[in-house]
Amino acid sequence: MARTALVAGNWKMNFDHFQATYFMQKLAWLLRDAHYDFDDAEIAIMPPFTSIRSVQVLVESENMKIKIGAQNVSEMSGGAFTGDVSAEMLEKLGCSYTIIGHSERRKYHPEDDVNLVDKVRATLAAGMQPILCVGESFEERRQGIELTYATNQVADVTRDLSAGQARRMLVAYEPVWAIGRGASATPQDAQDAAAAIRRHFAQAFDEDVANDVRILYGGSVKAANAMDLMAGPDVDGFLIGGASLDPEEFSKIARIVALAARRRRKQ
Ligand SMILES: O=C[C@H](O)COP(=O)(O)O
Repeated sequence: MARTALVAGNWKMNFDHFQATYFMQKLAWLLRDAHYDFDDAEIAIMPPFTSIRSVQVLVESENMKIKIGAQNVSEMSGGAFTGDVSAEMLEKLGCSYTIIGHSERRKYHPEDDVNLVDKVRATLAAGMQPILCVGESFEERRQGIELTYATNQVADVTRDLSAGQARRMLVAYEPVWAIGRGASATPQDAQDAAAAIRRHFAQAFDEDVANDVRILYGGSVKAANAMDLMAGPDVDGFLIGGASLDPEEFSKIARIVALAARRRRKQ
């Protein structure tokens, strides 16, 4: 069965809950006006923790099929962990996804593979799906080791999962040098990395798992490059930062991904 494309907006540390509500109202209007079909491509919004409830209320009141994700999750299940938010709390708020190991968190917070493995497990145990972010910096790309680097990052976090757990993973290939820069990776770069990651799942688990895992591209995605980046058959959608803060641009990207996914299904 074909994988469902996903257009995920990672707001990072932007928008208070008033702005989040305004954004969601506008997005709902734009999608309705465009007769957006959520069966073509799923849409997910990853707000800061403080806006998740506001987004959820809007999604429910507007009766939209938009999914919600969190930008991080605690590896702990609860208790005396000041500042942490558990997977169970996020699931109760209506979250379907958690972003795990985003390069900005790896850079600014002490997150190592052990934390990431536990975050993946906590997410899966709560019935949500983890979106594991991987991707090389400019240095690894210069050395020509970008594919090994990304697949090793995947292996480090997923090696002890069961096949049943692994098939519920999503991976976002986000080359660090392409994030927030205006210039994305080329469609071929995105496809090569997505194919290498899928091959890794086939070797580490089996073909069925590899066929189920959704692999997103992230790094300066916008409406102008979305169709080209969706050309690779292993690219199942996007994790979008900057362009997800503009409802018009974001809904345009979603419509492009939906169209690309429709075409892909007909092939
Ligand atoms: O999570 C999203 C990525 O960091 C991409 O951000 P960007 O679209 O602003 O380059």
